[in-house]
Order: sequence, then structure tokens, then C-alpha cells
Amino acid sequence: MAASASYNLLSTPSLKKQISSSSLSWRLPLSSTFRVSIAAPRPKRAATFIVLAMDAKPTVLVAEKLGQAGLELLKGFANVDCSYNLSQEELCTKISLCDALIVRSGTKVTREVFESSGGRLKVVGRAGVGIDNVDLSAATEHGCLVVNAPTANTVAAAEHGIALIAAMSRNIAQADASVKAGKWQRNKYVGVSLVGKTLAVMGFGKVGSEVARRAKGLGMHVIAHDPYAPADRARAIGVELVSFDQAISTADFISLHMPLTPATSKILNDESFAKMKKGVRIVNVARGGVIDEEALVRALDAGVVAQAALDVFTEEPPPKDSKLVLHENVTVTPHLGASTVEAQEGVAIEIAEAVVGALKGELAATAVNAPMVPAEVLSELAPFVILAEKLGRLAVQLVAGGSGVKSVKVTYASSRAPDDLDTRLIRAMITKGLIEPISSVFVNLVNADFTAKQRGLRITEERILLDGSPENPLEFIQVKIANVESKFASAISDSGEITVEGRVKDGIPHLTKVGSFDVDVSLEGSIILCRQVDQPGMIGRVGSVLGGENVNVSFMSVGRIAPRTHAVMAIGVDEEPNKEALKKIGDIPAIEEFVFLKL
Ligand SMILES: NC(=O)c1ccc[n+]([C@@H]2O[C@H](COP(=O)([O-])OP(=O)(O)OC[C@H]3O[C@@H](n4cnc5c(N)ncnc54)[C@H](O)[C@@H]3O)[C@@H](O)[C@H]2O)c1
Ligand SMILES: O=C(O)[C@H](O)COP(=O)(O)O
Repeated sequence: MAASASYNLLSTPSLKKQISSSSLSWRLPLSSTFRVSIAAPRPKRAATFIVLAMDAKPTVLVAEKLGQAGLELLKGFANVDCSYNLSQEELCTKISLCDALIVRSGTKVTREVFESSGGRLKVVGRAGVGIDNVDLSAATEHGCLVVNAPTANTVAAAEHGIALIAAMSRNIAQADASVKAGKWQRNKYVGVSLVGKTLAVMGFGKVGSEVARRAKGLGMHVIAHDPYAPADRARAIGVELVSFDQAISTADFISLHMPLTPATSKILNDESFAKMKKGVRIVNVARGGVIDEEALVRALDAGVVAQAALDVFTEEPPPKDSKLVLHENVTVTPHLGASTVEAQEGVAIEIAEAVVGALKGELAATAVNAPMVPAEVLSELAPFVILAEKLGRLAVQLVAGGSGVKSVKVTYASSRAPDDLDTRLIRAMITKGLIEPISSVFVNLVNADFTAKQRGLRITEERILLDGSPENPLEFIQVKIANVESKFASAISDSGEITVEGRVKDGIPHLTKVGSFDVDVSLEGSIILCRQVDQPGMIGRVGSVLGGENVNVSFMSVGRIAPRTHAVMAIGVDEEPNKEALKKIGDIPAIEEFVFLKL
């Protein structure tokens, strides 16, 4: 009979790879949660994995206009609901029927949206760079992965920045409006030249560095401020990185290219405008919120800022009577930085691939709120991921009362140097194993650390560096729970903690230690642990009780400290024994204690 285990897609990102690399049959999971049936590996590893889809297809809500190529890609995998201009209320209603949501900057994905999803929403795809319209903390708390499309619109945004610099310095928009109004004001619209002027690029990331490159081509002297950018990257394109004050006080043009964060909110304000050269020109294609807009109006009125060119606003669209928008020295566009045909097609494909990949359980390279684990690392860690979750499950079920777990120590024994072993995925899966059996919380890679912290569960990690070939990522994983009592006293090791240890053998996770007892049982099906007086015939007696109740034994292993004292027997079973069978095992005179553990 087959044993079953439920996996969440985001929790088992490499399952598909693991399955296909073993030449096993695979049918694409089409729901956010699916069931994997694993034929028990008797007498040797079986080669049949059947993935049973629980729903027909996942549903993706596309809440803002997306390029056709991206839509086609999504439609090949999911039901796609394109509903634009939804009110917050409509979005909250629809979201409970959706597995993924795709937005641009115009949709606020608030905590309320995640709460309304009732746990179904697994991925939010931001078809663009800025994720300031997505409540990342709420997404993480709800175990929802957020992915973005960070590269496809970079050039478009940089070109728009350059277009605004050029348009502003030559009064293109104002002159155009004037001519169309029947005027011919050649003296009024005398501009300023760019060549030889100093441009301060604030935020030297993808867009900022492309703006810098293009501005140098226009003969501008370019400096940049970015506390996190490597100086050699700036030097490579002939840009000097300077302090914030130096940048704003020496620039003729200031172009903003940083994300909107608590640290950058209103970073240009009365105080910073006061430090600028009189007649400075400001360009913003980043986010409206990085400028204190009222302070900018004051600086424009005072002539400190000669002109501003803005693509983005604190409130979008800005109020119709916005003094800033209506200011005669301000050129505006309606958040068009990413709006080129080419960029929108690119962004649509980039986000559709990321969302489909995430729904399939692969970890997107553009995950914003989860560790990014490269595909090759994922594939080699796959069996350890399963081992980790099962060790967590076993350990927590050994705790008396099943609660009060506050301190867990995980030891990774490996021949690999710490830098070559990324354990975040393993830690997340141990956390999942520790928390899910004793709560209704759903844990995945996205919310594992958050959930552990929220429950006051402290997980410390230790590495043991082994001699030997670093071919295997890990030799063994040990999970210890401190300061608790165990319902199976033999699980407490000499150091006083519940201890379980496991290894991967031939691709299959094995339990190899319980407390101070060495055992060796494959972690499939469920497990009965018995401590007994070590004497002949024990295996037969327990085996015949189980056989009599039609419970199939898949593995048995006995670990003892010394002959004829005490031993721990680990028995893998395919079915859950009924109460009667468990009672009969407990009644065998030499059995001192036993526990049934579900994997
Ligand atoms: N108008 C548009 O349509 C449009 C299009 C694309 C991007 N954007 C926006 O442009 C901005 C930049 O995008 P990107 O793709 O270049 O992002 P990026 O992450 O590649 O670059 C942002 C840079 O800002 C730097 N930074 C962070 N805090 C800073 C601070 N306090 N001071 C100075 N620099 C700081 C970072 O170190 C990073 O190098 C984002 O706000 C994005 O949302 C707008
Ligand atoms: O952050 C971004 O990618 C840009 O601001 C583009 O936003 P949009 O997708 O709403 O045009």
C-alpha cells in the first residue's frame, strides 16, 4: 500500500526536479497544495511517484494590463482572469478564488488583500521593479511569495529619465503647449545646455547606472550617491561615488533612482533643498515619495530649484489641483518610465515566467521575500529537504504535551565549507516540521523564520566540518529540542535534549539516531519507537502483533548501548496501527515504553 504525504509547492521547490531526475513519472501539480503518493520502497527503492492534482488549474488574477506574450504564457498553465481597475473591495472579494495575483504599480496589495485570500493566494507577481505597493510583511506572514520583474524595464526607465532631462532643459513640453495655443515665444523658452553640467545620480543601481552611462554620452559630468553601490562599478563607467551632501550641493541636475523605503522617504526635503545650488534641476523617475512634494513647490517658488521633471508622484494620479503638477516650471508624465512596447513585453514575460515557476514549486530567481536558492543547489538539496521536515516532525512529536518548544538546535555535519552550504532551505523545512504537527499554521520557505519568531521558537544552527569528500552537501542533520520532557524518555540524549538525527542513503531519508541510540530506519510511512529489555525474540513478538492487525512493516532496526541491557527498536509501518494493536505492543512484558509517530 502506498504511503501519502502532503507537500506545499512553495515548501518543496525542487520536488519536480527530484522526481524527474530519478526518471519517475510526473504529472504537473495544478493546485497550490498537492498530494504525492510514494510507493513504499520494498524491497528496494520503488520507481513510481504519482502526483495527484487536487484542483483543475490554478487561477491567476491579472489586475493591470500585461503584455500579450506574458498572458499567453500564463494561459498555458493557469486560468487567467484579467480584471482591471478593481476597487479594493472587489480585489478582496476576488482574491479568495486566486492562487496568484499580477499587478503593476497601480494596485495596492494591502494586508487586507492577503487576509481576504483565506490562505489561497500563494504568489504575488509585480510586473516591474518597485514593490512599494505590496505589503511585504503581510505577504510573508501569510506565506505568500512575492516576485518581481526587475530587469526588463531598466532601459526604458533610464531612457525616460534622459528624455525628461533633455525635455526639461529645453522647455519642450511648455513650448509645445505654447505653439499649440497659437503662440510663438522664442525668447521665453531659451533653455540650458547639458554639456559640461554636473549630474548627480541618486541611487546607482540598474536604472541609475544606465542613466549615468547615457548622460556621459551627452557630455555631462556624472557623480553618484549610493551608500550600497560598489565603487569599482561606478569607476568602470567613469562615475565618482560621493556623499549625499556632496552630490546635492554640487549638482546642476539631480536625478533620483533609489527605491522608496523608510530611509529614502522624503529624502529631498526643505533641508536638502537648502543645500542645493541655486537653479538646480530635479528629475524623478523613481518614486514620488522620495521627494517632499510641498517642499519642492516651495523650492521652485523660491527659485532654488529652477525646474523639475517628474514621472512619479506620492499619490497617483496626483490631485487635479496639485500645485506641483500645475507649476509652470514643472514637466510631468503619468508614470510612463516603464511604458515602452519593448519593456512591457519583456516585463510581461519576465513576470509570467516567475509566477508560473513559483506556482510549480520552483523558487523564482526574483523572489523578493524569500531566499533565492539557485536551481542546482535546490536539486542536490532535495532529499535533505525531505529529511529536514521529517526530523522536525519526529522531534516535535516526541515532546510530552506537544507544546512548549522554545529552543531548537540544529547541527549540520558536512565536509563542505560553510560558504558552500546554504542551509536556509533546510532550516525552513525543519521549522515546518516542528510547527505544523502542533498547530494549524501553514509553514513554507517564505514564512518559516517569521512563524518561528512569532511563536517564540528559537532555532540555533551549528556546523560540524567533517574531513572527506565534499561531494555530498550533508552527512547528517541533527535536531535537538532543549528544556522539554519527552513522551519517549529514550529520545532524551545524554546532554538532556530530545535528539533525532538523520542521513540520506541512496536518495532516501533515514532516521539514524534517537536519543543516544543508533537506529537505521527509512523515513517513509510512520514509525513506532519501542524501548525494550534487550533479549531474544523481541522483533518477532512486535512483528507478529503488527502482522496480526494487518499492519505492514517496511523496516525494522534495533539500536542498543550494550548487549542485553536496553535497546530501542525503530519500526517503519505503512499503515497506522489501531489502538488495539498499540495496546498489545505496550502489553509485551519486555517493552518499557513505546511511541507511534506520524511522518
Ligand atoms: N518610473 C518608472 O516607470 C520606473 C521604472 C523602473 C524603475 N523605477 C523605479 O526606479 C527605482 C530604481 O530602480 P532600479 O531598477 O534601478 O533599482 P535597483 O535596486 O537596481 O537600484 C536602486 C539603487 O538605489 C540604491 N539605494 C538604496 N537606498 C539608497 C539611498 N538611501 N540613497 C541612495 N541610493 C540608495 C540601492 O543601493 C540601489 O543601488 C525604483 O524606485 C524603481 O521602482 C521606476
Ligand atoms: O517600478 C517599476 O517597475 C516602475 O515604476 C513601473 O511601474 P509600472 O509597471 O506601473 O509602469
